[in-house]
Amino acid sequence: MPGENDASSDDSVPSPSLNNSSKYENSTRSQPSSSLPSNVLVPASRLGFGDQAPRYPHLLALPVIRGPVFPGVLTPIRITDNKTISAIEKIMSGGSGGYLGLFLRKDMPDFSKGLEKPEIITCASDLYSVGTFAQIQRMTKLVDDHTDDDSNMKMAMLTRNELKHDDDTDRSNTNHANLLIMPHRRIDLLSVDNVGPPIDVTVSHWERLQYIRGEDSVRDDTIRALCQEVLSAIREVAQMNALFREQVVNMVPSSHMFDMNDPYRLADFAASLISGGDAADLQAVLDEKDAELRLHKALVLLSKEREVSKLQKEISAKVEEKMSAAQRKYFLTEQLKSIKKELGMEKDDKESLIEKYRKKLAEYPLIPEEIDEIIESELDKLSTLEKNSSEFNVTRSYLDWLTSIPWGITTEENFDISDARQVLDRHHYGMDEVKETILQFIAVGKLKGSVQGKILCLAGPPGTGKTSIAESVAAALGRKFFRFSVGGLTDVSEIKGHRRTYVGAMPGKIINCLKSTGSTNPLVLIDEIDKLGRDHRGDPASALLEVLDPGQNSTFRDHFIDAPVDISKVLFMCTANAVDNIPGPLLDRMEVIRLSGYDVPEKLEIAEKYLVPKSMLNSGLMVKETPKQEKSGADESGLETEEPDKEKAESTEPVFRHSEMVPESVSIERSALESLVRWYCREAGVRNLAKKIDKITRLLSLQVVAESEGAKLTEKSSRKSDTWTVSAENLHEYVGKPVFTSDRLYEKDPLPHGVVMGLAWTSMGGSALYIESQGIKRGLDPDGKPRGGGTLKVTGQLGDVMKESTEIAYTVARSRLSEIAPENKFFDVTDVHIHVPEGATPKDGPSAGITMVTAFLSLALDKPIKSDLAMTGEVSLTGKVLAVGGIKEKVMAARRAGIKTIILPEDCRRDFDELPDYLKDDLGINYATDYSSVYSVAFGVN
Ligand SMILES: Nc1ncnc2c1ncn2[C@@H]1O[C@H](COP(=O)(O)OP(=O)(O)OP(=O)(O)O)[C@@H](O)[C@H]1O
Repeated sequence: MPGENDASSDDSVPSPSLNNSSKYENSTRSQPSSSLPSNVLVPASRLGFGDQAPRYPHLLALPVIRGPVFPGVLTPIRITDNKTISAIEKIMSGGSGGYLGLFLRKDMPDFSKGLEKPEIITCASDLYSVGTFAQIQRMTKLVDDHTDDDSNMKMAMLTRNELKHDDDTDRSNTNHANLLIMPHRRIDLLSVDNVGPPIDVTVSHWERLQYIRGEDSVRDDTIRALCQEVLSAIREVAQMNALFREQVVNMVPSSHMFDMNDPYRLADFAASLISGGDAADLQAVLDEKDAELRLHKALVLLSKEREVSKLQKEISAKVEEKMSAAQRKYFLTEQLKSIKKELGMEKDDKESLIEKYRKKLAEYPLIPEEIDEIIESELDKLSTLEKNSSEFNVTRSYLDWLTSIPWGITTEENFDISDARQVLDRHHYGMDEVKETILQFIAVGKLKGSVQGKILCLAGPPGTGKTSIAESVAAALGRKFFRFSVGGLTDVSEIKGHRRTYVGAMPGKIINCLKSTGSTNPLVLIDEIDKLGRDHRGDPASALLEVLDPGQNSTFRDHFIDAPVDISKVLFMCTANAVDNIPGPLLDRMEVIRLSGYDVPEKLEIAEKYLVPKSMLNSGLMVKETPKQEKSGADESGLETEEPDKEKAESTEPVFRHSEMVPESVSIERSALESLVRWYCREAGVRNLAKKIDKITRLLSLQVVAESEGAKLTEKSSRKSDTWTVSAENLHEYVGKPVFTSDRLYEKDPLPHGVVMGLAWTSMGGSALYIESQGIKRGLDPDGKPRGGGTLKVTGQLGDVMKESTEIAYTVARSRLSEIAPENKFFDVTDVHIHVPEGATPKDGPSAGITMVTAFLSLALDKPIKSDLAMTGEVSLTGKVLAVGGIKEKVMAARRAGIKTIILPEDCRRDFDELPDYLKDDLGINYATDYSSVYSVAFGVN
C-alpha cells in the first residue's frame, strides 16, 4: 500500500521526540529482532511518525469496537482473524512501515453472545466514516486457549487501557495477535475496496487542524474556559476514581497530544480517557472539526464520567459506612465482654450458668441425696456439651427446673386457732363446717407439729364460696396458695408433665405450683374436680390419685423431673359441684364437706356484711380505712392475696367510709336486699346476688359522677327518686323487673286433683317442684266394654331412675287403692299420664317416689291435696319409705315456696334435727316409714 509521504500540517499528532521511536526509525527487519521473543514482530521500516507519517490513500483497515481510537494515544488491539493477521504481518514486513486505518464498528457487538472476530465486517456501512490512521508499533502472536468469553473480555480490556504485553508467551500456533498501535491522524473513509478479510479501504487524510488564537477574542475566551473546564473535570474525576487516575498517569507519558494549549489535542486526550462512554458519542468527538464543539462534546462525556464517579464514590462510602458500623459494634461488644470478664462481672456463659445453679442450690436447706446426685451429673454433662447443641438446651431446661423446686423450703405455719378463726370469718359468713374442720386441722397440727395428711373436698352448688374460702384457709394456715382448675382437663401431662425427650417438654402443674409458690407446703386448690375429662391422652383422674394419696405422694414422680419429689407437705383442697361425678377412687381419698347453699337469712347476712361493702369498694363508692397496725395484704376485693401475712390475722376489722364526692346517703337498704334475694336471685349460692348488687353500685356510681358533673343521662340510667338509698320500693330502677313473681305454679288451695308438691335436690341447690298427673278415660267399645285403661305415660325429661320410680309408684298406688277402695276401678279403665314440669330441665333420682304415689291416689280417689304440703322420699315396691339426701336444701326450697307441712322419711329425722332452728321454726314435720303414714297426712284419713 504505497502512498505519498506528506508531512504537511494535518490532524495528525505533532512530530514526536520519543526515545522509543528512534529505535524503529532505521530498522529494516521484518523478522523479530534477536533481542525480542520470536513471536514479537516490529515493523520492518519506519517511514514517519506523527505529522511526518505518510499519507497513504489505500490502507488495510481494522475495525475497532467499544470506541474510536484517538490520535496520539498508544492503543493495544487484539485480532483473531488469521487472514488479517497474515495481512498485517505482510504490511509490517514490507517497506510501507506497517500503517493501517482504524475504524469504529457501527454495530456494537453483543459480548454476551460472544464475538469471535471483530475485525470481520460484511459491508462497508458497518464502519464509521471517520477513522484513525495508525502505525503498528509491535505485534505479539499468541495461541489462544481461552474460551470466547474470556477472549472477549480480554479484548475489551486491551482496547481500553491495557498496556502490558504477553511478551513472555512463546507459542508457534498463532490464532490471535496483540497489536500495539500508535494512531497518528484522522482519516475519512472514501470507499471499502474489499470487505475482506482483510479489509482494504481507500481513505483521505485530514489536514492538521490548528487553532489560531487572536482572531476572535470571545471565541478565544470560550475555548480557554472550555479547556480549563475540561482540565478541572479530568482532575476531579481523577481524584474520585482511582482507575481513571491510573489511566491519566499511564497516558500522559505515552501521549504526544497532551497539549493544554491545543484545544483539539486536549479534547482528544479527554475523550480517550472516557472508559464508560457511549461509542457513538466518542465517535462524534472524533468526527468533529470545530475546536469549540469538539471540546464541548468531550466535556459532556467527561461530565457524565464525573457523575458516575461521584455516584460510585457515594455508593462505596455507604458500603464502607455500613461495614465500619458493623465492625465497630463487633469491636465494642468484644471489648465490653473482655472488660466484664476482667471485672469478674461475666464469666464464660457456661461457667456463669453453672455458678448460677450452684448459688441457687446453696439457698435450699435440704436437697435429697438422689436429687443432689442427679443435679451434679447434669452439671457435669452441661460443662462438656457444646453451647449450641440441642442437648445443651434440654439439659439446661432440666437444670432450670431442678434448681427451681424449693427443696426443703417451708413457710411458717400458723397454729393459732383464734387467729385462724378471725381470718376465716373476715371474708366468709357461715360455712361453719369448713371453718370447724380447718380449726381441727390446726389443733392437730399444733399437737403434731404439722398440718397434713388430709384432702378436703368442698362440694356444693355454684357460688357458695368454695373457691374463695380455700384462699382464706391458706391465709389462716399461713400457707402460700396455688389454684388450678381441672375442669375439662383430659391430658395427663398437665398434671404429671411431659417426658424430657419431647420438644418443648415441661413439668406438670404440681411441680409448677412448688416453683411458683416457692415453698413445699402450699395449699393447692384443685378446682372443679368433678369435671375431670378423659381421652386418648390418658386418664388425669389416675394421675391425681398419685398426687392426692398421702401414702404415695412423698415420692411423687413427675415425668419431666423423673426423680422423686416430696409433696406430702402440700395441703390439697378440691372443689366440686356434684360429688357423684368424682371418680370413686379419688373420692375415697377425700374428706368431703358438703355446702348446701344458703337460705334467705344467710344470703341477707352475706349480702349485707360481705357483698355490699365489697361491691361498694369495687365501684369506688366507698374506700377502706386501713387501721394503722394492719399491713396491706388484702387486695381491692377485700380478699387476701396469695401472700398470707400473719399480722393480718391480728388486724382489726376494716372500716369503710364513703368516697369524697359520694353523698353519705348512698346505701343499699336491707329491704332491697330482701327483695333481691326473694324475687331476683333464687339460686343456692350468692354469685347472682353479687352480680345484681354490682349492677346497683355501678349505676349508683354513674349517677353520682353524672350529677356532680351536671351531665345528662339516659332515661333508663338517670335517678328517678330523690333519694340515694336503694330500697325495695326503688329497686326496680336499678335491676329491672323481678325475675320471679310468684313462688308457686299453683296458687289456689287445694291443688287440682292429681297434683302434689315434691322436693328435689340438684347440684344447683334444692327446689320445690310439682308432680302432675291426669287420667284419660276412653269411651266404651261397640260391645259396651271399656276401651283402654291400665297404661302409664311419663314425660318431663326424667332420667332412668326417675322413670323406674314412676313405675314403682304406679304399682304401689294401684295396690294401695285396692286396699283403700276395692270398688274403685279407676286404674283399670283409665290411662294415666304423669308429668314433672319444667319439661326442659332434666331430672333424675328416686326421691319423688311418695309424691308420685300420692299424685296417682289423688287422681284415683278424686281427692285434692293441700297446697301447703310438700313431701320427699323414695318408695319401695311394697310401700316402704326410704331415706333421701339434700334435706337442708329441700327444706329451704320448701320454706321459699311457703310450705307449712313437710313429709320426710323417718330415716331423715336426724338430718332435719341438725338444721338450724330458723329453718325448722313454724314447719310441721311428719316422718314416714311406710306409705300409709304419708297417705294419712296427705289425705287427712287413716
Ligand atoms: N359465705 C360467704 N360469705 C361471703 N361471701 C361469699 C360466701 N359464699 C360465697 N361468697 C361469695 O360468692 C362469690 C362466689 O364464690 P366462689 O367463686 O368461691 O364460689 P364457688 O363455690 O367456688 O363456685 P363454683 O362452684 O361455681 O366454682 C365470691 O365472691 C364469694 O366471696
